[in-house]
Parts: sequence; structure tokens; C-alpha cells
Amino acid sequence: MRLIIQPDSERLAQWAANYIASKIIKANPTPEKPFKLGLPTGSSPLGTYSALIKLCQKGTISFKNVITFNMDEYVGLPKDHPESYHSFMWNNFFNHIDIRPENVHILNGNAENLEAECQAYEDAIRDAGGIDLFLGGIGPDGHIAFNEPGSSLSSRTRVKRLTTDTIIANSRFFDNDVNKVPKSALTVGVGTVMDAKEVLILVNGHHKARALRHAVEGSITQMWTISAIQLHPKGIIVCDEAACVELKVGTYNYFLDIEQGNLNPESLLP
Ligand SMILES: N[C@@H]1[C@@H](O)[C@H](O)[C@@H](COP(=O)(O)O)O[C@@H]1O
Repeated sequence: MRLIIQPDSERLAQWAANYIASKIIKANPTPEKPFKLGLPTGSSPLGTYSALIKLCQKGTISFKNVITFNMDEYVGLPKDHPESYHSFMWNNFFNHIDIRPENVHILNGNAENLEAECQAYEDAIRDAGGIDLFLGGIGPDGHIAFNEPGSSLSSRTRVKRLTTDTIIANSRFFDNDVNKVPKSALTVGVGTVMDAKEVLILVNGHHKARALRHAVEGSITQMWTISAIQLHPKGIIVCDEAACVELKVGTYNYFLDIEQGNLNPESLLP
């Protein structure tokens, strides 16, 4: 695993955006051979999305031949609700880049048959040839997508009931009223994310420090589902200083040290 430590959340976001851009450019995608990108919602990716929008508007990258698959969606929230993940993605990212709407995939939390919807999503990912790069964030309890503590590390896309912790954490988007937060969601599984060729996880802020410690220094366990990244051959976590406060000094120094010789992805951009 690589752990990229950045001074603050702005530089974390720029690093991640440059990394994603460099991968898209390197893949040189075409309509026949698109780049497949997995995407999260939440506050963690907002800076990365802004930086990617700027790179697209400058002409450094194009999303014309990029296919996206989002991680998750609430069950039962209307698609056009301001807090649906559909709204989030279009407002914060897709409306500002040159992506083709037919290349965007987001789970439908209002499907009549939710299980069939989840299976169709897995099939669509497989038919697209798998995901090249899955970008993600984590919850303070170390969950990835909506794979709450106790989720199988080989789980696939399915309906998941949200924990009280997540409902409380997400109530900030619903007038701080836990009763307004949907109680379940559709989510890709830990296994779905880990099947991607590369996984890039954004971790910023002091409130994620415990989760980062479990992800990097802890055992692989279903109670911290992000820890599954330890088994991924190309897993990267990019974090800010604030998220590092629970790491051992030795761990922190080691990851800074081994990254010294590595190229900053910015240098790979035209
Ligand atoms: N399903 C999402 C996750 O994908 C996200 O990583 C997490 C953290 O959100 P934030 O980035 O706002 O801290 O929130 C939700 O639970």
C-alpha cells in the first residue's frame, strides 16, 4: 500500500486530481476502450472534483471517453432530492465536465426490485471490463462506500442498512434531523471496490485519524472495512497531516521516507 501524506486537504485534493488525470491521459481512452472510473460522494472528494473540473476546463483532460460508476445511493430518496447522490454528483462534478450522460452510472435507490438493480450494476461493471481506478472516501468508522462495520470483505453490490453512527453523521445534510435520513442504501461491496485495478482513498481531517490508523496499522477486519485495502496490490491512501495524528511516528516517517523518490503526479501532466 502507498500512503501519500499531504500537508492539508487542498494539497491532498490536488494530488488526487493530478493522479487521476495522469491515469486517464496515460490510458488514452477511446469510445471502444474507455477509462472506467469509480466515484464516491461526501465532503472528502469535493476538492478533488473541483481540481478535476479545472483540469478539464483547461483542456488538460477530457472525460468524453470515461465511464463512471458511483459507489452508492440512498434507498427511497427521490432522484432529484437535493441530498440524493444523483444530485450531488451532477451538481458537484458531472455538470461541469465534458462527460457523456450515458456514460454515468449511479445506482437507482427507487428501483422496484432493489436486488435486481444491484445485480444489474455488478453486470454493468463486468460488461464494461471492470473498473480501472476506484476513488473513495471513508466514514469515521472506517466504512468504504456504505459498507458499514461488519460488512463482509468480499461483499458485492447490495442493499445495506445504515448504522446509527452513519445516520447521525449524515443528518448534517438533512437539517440535523436523524428522522429525515434514509435508513438504508444501495452500495457496491467491499469486493466490488477491491476488484478495481487501482483503489485511491481520500482521508482528511482529525475526525478520520482513528479510521486511518486502523486502515494502515490495524488488522484486516470486517469491523473497519477500509482495512481490506491492505490486500489490494495497488492501493493508495492519500491523507492530510490532520488525519495522521493517531499513526505511530515510525509509520508516519516510513511512508514519508519511501515516497521521497516518487514522482509527483503533477509532473506527468502536459
Ligand atoms: N457513503 C458515503 C461514503 O462513501 C463516504 O466516504 C462517507 C464519508 O463522508 P465524508 O467524505 O463527508 O466524510 O460518507 C458516506 O457514508
